[in-house]
Amino acid sequence: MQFIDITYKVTTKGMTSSSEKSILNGISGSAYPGELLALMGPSGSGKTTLLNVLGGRFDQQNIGGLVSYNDKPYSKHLKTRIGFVTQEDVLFPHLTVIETLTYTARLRLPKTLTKQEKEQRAVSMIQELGLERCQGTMIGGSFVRGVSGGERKRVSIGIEIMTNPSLLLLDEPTSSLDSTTALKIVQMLQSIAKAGKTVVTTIHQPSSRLFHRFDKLVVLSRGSLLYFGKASEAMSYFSSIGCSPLLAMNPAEFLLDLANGNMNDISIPSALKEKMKMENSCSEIRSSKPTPTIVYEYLEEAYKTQISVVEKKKLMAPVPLDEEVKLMITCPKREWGLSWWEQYCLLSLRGIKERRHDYFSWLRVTQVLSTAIILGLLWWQSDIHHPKGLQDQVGLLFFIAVFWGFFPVFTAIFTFPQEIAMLSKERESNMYRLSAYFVARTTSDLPLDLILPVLFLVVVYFMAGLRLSAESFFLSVLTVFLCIVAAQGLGLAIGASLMDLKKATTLASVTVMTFMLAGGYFVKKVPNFIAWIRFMSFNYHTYKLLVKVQYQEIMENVNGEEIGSGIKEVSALVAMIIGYRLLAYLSLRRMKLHSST
Ligand SMILES: Nc1ncnc2c1ncn2[C@@H]1O[C@H](COP(=O)(O)OP(=O)(O)OP(=O)(O)O)[C@@H](O)[C@H]1O
Repeated sequence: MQFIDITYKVTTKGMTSSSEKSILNGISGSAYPGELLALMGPSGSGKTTLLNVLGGRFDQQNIGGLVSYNDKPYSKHLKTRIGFVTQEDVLFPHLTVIETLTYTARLRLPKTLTKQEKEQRAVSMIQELGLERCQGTMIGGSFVRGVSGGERKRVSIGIEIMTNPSLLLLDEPTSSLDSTTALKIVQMLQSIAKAGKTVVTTIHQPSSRLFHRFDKLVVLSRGSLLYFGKASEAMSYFSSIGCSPLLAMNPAEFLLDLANGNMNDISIPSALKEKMKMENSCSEIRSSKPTPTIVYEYLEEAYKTQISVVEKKKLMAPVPLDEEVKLMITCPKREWGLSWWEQYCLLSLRGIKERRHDYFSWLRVTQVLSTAIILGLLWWQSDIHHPKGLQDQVGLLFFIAVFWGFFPVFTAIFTFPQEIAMLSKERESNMYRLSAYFVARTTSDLPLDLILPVLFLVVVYFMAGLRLSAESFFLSVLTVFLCIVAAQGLGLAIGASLMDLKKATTLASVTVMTFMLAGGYFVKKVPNFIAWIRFMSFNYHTYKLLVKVQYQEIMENVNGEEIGSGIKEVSALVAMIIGYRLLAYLSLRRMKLHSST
């Protein structure tokens, strides 16, 4: 991989105007198979930005210069040959280490391998990563205790190297790890590079033991290049331009001091002294040290005149690649590791395993049961032959339509925004079809969604003395089930199209309230110009169906009224079930990848 004169600009929007901000200013360098390149620099110097540019993860229109992989520009097909480990580990907290790697192996490895061979690869990956002792432990997260930070990072690396990528990019893999664990991670990266891969990692503050393991180095400061070359030659380069440590120092610390413009314990070159003199003569405050700005300017200039021209010439020259390397970097056409159905089954199973703890939540069961009992007691054996009995019962039916239209919307809203980081990462590496994920994610919770309303209706139906016939009971359950699935659809669509929980819950509460008001109970005579809103309300259709199921016979026999079979309402609910889900799916398709990574 070579990168020449890379620039990256973003447009920042202020209160009144927008301005362009330059994040990278002409960065050049290279990393070849067998090499471990470290991107170093103080916080905010542009390391992560450069890494993302190199991984093809930013919009090409904001990037200037050229990044080439085996002399070719970035293309979508390259995705499968590049592994990207983000700074935050994006893993399912409730899956164990072995489960995480096995699912990845089964989804990512090619179809030509059998299930056993893929599982075997996951087991050997555990050995390679030295994770034998914690393979049965959950990954863990903010609310669950799990494996250690170093082990989690190794799992993230394992996921990326599973498919044997030619280029591995890592963002701060050692941040927040102790020095021994950090060393282990870097040793691992070194051995991956030695096996013929190209490895690029950003690193914040390496110890000297880590520093000596890097083959090449990019030192950045405020988006500009201060050094690119062999790590072992960095110190001699800086002393050749007059900057040497005045006492024994970790080379990484020395480089970071320079990149921060801090010249304490570092010799000041004569050119800088001249600049200082000029600055001191113009200012009233006399300083014995150069200001960071003149240090940056000096170092940028020195790099441009001393190395940049020679390095760029080298980069422009074609790279001789041996046959083995060429073979490794040819990009195979995208091919799924499993068929659609297998992906669906595996993703459903993984989803159920990940959510096994929430799946049968006693809190949810208690909430539904207690509401059912309270309703049952309030409407205890209601009698429709009593003057107010019928009105009371209709009120109960309306409440049921509202209750089962309310909760599913708010639980479904979380589905996609919560998994966006994972979805983005896995889709980026072509792990599965979006449709398989979507169907798996939206159907794996259905069994529970059916159990709860049945439980609810058993209690309410018989306590409140609703119409005693098996047919009416099952039709009521079916109606509530249709209502739940339609309401979930709305929640999924809102969540997927906004991908922001605050906005989504606000929109959902307004929508749900409107649907409830238009549900046919509070207001009967709605003006024509707004009457259409009723037909969009699942509460309205559910309520009408529940009323029909209870009183159809009475109304037809006693009043001679023709009230229809309910086909219209069922069709409206089915149309919502399909329509909202389609909207959610299309919103996910349109979603920009790595928006949250
Ligand atoms: N989309 C953006 N809009 C505005 N500024 C941005 C954007 N992306 C990055 N920056 C700015 O660019 C600079 C470089 O950011 P970057 O994340 O690459 O730094 P870094 O060297 O990786 O820092 P750290 O070590 O703290 O992660 C920072 O000042 C950051 O605020």
